[in-house]
Amino acid sequence: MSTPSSSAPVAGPSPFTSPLPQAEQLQVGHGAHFDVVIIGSGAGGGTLARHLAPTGLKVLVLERGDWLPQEPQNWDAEAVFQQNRYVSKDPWLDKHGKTFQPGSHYFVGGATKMYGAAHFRLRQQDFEQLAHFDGTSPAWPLHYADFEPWYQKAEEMYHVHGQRGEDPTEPPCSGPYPHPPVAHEPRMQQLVDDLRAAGLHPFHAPSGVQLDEAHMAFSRCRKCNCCDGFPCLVHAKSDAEVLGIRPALSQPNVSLLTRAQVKRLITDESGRTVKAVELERDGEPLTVSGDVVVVSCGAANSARLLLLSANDRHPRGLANGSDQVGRHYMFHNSKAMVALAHEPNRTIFQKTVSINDWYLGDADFDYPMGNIQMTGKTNGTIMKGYAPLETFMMPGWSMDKIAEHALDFWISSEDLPDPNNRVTVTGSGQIQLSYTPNNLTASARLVSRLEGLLDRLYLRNHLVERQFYIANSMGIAAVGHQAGTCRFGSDPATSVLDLNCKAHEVDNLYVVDTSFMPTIGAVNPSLTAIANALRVGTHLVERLRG
Ligand SMILES: Cc1cc2nc3c(=O)[nH]c(=O)nc-3n(C[C@H](O)[C@H](O)[C@H](O)COP(=O)(O)OP(=O)(O)OC[C@H]3O[C@@H](n4cnc5c(N)ncnc54)[C@H](O)[C@@H]3O)c2cc1C
Repeated sequence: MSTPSSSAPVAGPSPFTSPLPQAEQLQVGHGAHFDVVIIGSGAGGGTLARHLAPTGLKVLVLERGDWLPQEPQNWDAEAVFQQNRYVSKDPWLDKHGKTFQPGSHYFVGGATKMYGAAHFRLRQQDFEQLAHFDGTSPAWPLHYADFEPWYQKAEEMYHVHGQRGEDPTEPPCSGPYPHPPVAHEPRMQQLVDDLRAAGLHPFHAPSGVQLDEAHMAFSRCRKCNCCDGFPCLVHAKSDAEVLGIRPALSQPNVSLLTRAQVKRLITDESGRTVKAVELERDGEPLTVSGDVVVVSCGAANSARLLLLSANDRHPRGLANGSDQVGRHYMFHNSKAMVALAHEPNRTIFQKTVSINDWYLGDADFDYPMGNIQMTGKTNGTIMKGYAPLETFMMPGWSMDKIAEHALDFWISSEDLPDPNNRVTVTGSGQIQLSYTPNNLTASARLVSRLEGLLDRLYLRNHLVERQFYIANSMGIAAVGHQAGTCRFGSDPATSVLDLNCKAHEVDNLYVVDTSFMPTIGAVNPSLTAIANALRVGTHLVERLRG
């Protein structure tokens, strides 16, 4: 009688595994060939995998990280924000050659495992040339109307909750949000009322959560305070693992290899076709190939992979004859700001309010300023994690007290694409990020607009003894919104990708993540990456299925 051995293939379904016991399914052999090889399983790659899954195309997803464990620490602020339990060790260098650890998350689902799931469309104007106070945001090669149908599908796939018609900068939409807006808790409703009384147009922030407030007893999302910046322990956040990779793997034609870091793409002699994908799985080398190869490693890592894949035909890096790969890195001018009120803020799910009244400017400053939205509710532990040096001397209870009275704002302005803000790689393959902030006037003006409101927001109906603001600019280690290193365009001299996100110089190589964005606007980038993945995915099906 044979007995199970440790080298046996993955066990069959058990009554205790949640759907997809076969998700760990794969035995990919050396030299295996697929219709499409997708490298990276985040917003771009995970969405693309799901889009291709029903077509029957043979798809392999390669992900350098593992499944993010569902464990109590998912919702432990100390583990997440102070011990950085889910930050993946991969130090980068800054422009001075100084090492820093970016907030990277290498897991199935990529950065979306940690994201706040705020799902904004770029504004219509973001696709056109926009004059900023400190420079120009160039036009995209396509218009908002080209992306609109894909945004609508992206909102459906990621279960976005929202309310059309409230945001004065809202672009035209072909349908309603698929789900009703997440209801404001009382303090947020009061904030909305106060903002309206001040003449503004606050709106329900669009949010990707699997929430049914009409039937809370059966809702997967519990509206807890561990959404923004935490992995979701109960898989109720609309991330690319839960809504991209897992559904994709329910199709037998889709395979996933975790702990599989792609090291290099090899072309044929002409340099026009990627003929092999070289990777390491648990330190062991493996080579696979695909009719089409899609790089979806996130903006910095996609640039890294192309640069590391230099060869005789592509001496500056794959698809980099134009020297554009890695350039125009953007990540937003973002500030987390905390305003303290006299009365405690009892909100649990705080991320329901956003303001775009200054997105494109106002009568006193006729230039774009950006977006304001609420973040997840902070507590003392989180605040210490965000600013460990500044809060080193402060006891935990004092930070808890501050946080109890805090309203937490996220202020985003556009950083402009600058060719000198770029990703390069060192001889050992390490990322070097050279970044100099720009367009800071817009950010300062937006902060001043919020500051100018605070009296009306907090003092009107009650006595306030004091107000504090703890503001800190996001340093370059805050890479969450990274974008723009392989911009798409119609001119091969100024772009890496064509309008289908295929490399101009390689016939079967695509880049599908936030890299393709020529500008970043001032709203969170993932819905745009998701919409684009659906757009490019449809092109790929046409290409491969005829
Ligand atoms: C804390 C936090 C909060 C955020 N909040 C929001 C928000 O509320 N709204 C929003 O729109 N955006 C938010 N973002 C940003 C959002 O998560 C990203 O814009 C989005 O995930 C980018 O998608 P991507 O496909 O470009 O990259 P990713 O999602 O990062 O996916 C890239 C994947 O490629 C893998 N990979 C990298 N290199 C290799 C390699 N060589 N071989 C194999 N695999 C590789 C990585 O492990 C990763 O899984 C947030 C990000 C963070 C970190």
